[in-house]
Amino acid sequence: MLETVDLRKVYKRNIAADDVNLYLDKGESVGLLGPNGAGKSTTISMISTLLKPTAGEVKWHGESVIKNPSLIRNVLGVVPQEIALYEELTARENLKFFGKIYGIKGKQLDQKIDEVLEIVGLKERQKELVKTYSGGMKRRINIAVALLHEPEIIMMDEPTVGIDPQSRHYILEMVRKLNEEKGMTVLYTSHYMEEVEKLCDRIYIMDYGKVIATGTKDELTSILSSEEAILIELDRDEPELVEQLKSVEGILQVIEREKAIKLIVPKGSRMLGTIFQIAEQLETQISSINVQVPTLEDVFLHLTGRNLRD
Ligand SMILES: Nc1ncnc2c1ncn2[C@@H]1O[C@H](COP(=O)(O)OP(=O)(O)OP(=O)(O)O)[C@@H](O)[C@H]1O
Repeated sequence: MLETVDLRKVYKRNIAADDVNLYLDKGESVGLLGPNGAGKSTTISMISTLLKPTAGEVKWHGESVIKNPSLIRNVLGVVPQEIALYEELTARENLKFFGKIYGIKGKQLDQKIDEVLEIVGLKERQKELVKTYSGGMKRRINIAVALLHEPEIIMMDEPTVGIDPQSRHYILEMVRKLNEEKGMTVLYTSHYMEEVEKLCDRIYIMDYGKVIATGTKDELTSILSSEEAILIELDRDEPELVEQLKSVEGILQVIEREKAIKLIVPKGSRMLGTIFQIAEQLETQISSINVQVPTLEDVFLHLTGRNLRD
C-alpha cells in the first residue's frame, strides 16, 4: 500500500536517510525503532511530503507520491514530535481550526471533533485552554488533530517522549485500539523498544540513517537465538564488577545499566557460578540475577555495538 524505495536525504554534513526501503500493508502496525538522530523523523517527513528527498521514491499503491503529493495528503494523518497547537485556544477551538484547514465544515466537523475527543479521552476537558494542559494532554490533542480527516494511515513521531506515565499508557492503548479495532494502518517511531515490541507487527531498526534490520519481533530476536541474556540487579552501581565481567572469557557483551548489569552469553554457558564468585571477591551485593531471552534492545546492541538509549 505504502512503500519507500531507496529514500535518501543528504544534508551538507551527514546522510539523514540512507536508501531507506520500507513498506506498510493495509491494517499493519509497523514500528521504526532507533536512537536519537537515526533518521526516523526525516523518513516520516519525506513520506508525508513535508520534506523533499535527495533521491528515491515514496509510492502509494505503486504511484509516485513525490510527483503527486495530493495522493497521500488526504489519506495520511501525521503526529509530529513537536506539539503544534494554539495555546490560547481551547482544545475544541484548536480542533475546529485544524478541521477547517482539512476542509471539514459545519455539523460534520462538530461530529468529527466529538469523535476524536472521545478517542483521545479528553471530551470532559475540551473547553479548557490548551496552555493549561499537561504535556501528555497536549500530545493527545495533537493526535486528535491528525485523526480529524479519518486518515487510512497514521504516522506518529515518538508520541510518548517526555510525558507522564499515565498519558503514555493512554496513548499506547489508544494506538493499539486504532489499529486493532478500527483497522487503521500505523507507522510508529520510537526509541523505546518496549513500545514497538508491544504495538507493532513488524519493526524496522534504524541507525545512522540506515535500516539495519527488519522483521517481526520474533524474527529479530532470533538473530540472537544462540545467545541468552543474564540480568544482574544490584543495590548500587558497581563499576569494578563491570570491569571484571568484561574480562571473563565467554561473556560476549557487558551492558551497564542503572543499578544493574546485563550480560550476553552463549546459550547454556552456565556462567552464574563465575558471576557469583567475582561478586563475592569484590564483596558486591547482588539483589537478583535472572537468565532471559534476548530483547530487541540486545539485538540493537549486537548489530551496532551501542545501547539504544545512548
Ligand atoms: N535540517 C537539517 N539539517 C541538517 N541536519 C539535519 C537536519 N534535520 C535532521 N538532521 C540530521 O539528520 C539526522 C537524522 O535526524 P532525525 O531527526 O531524522 O533523527 P530521528 O531518528 O528522528 O531522531 P530524533 O528522535 O532525535 O528526532 C541527525 O543526525 C540530524 O542531526
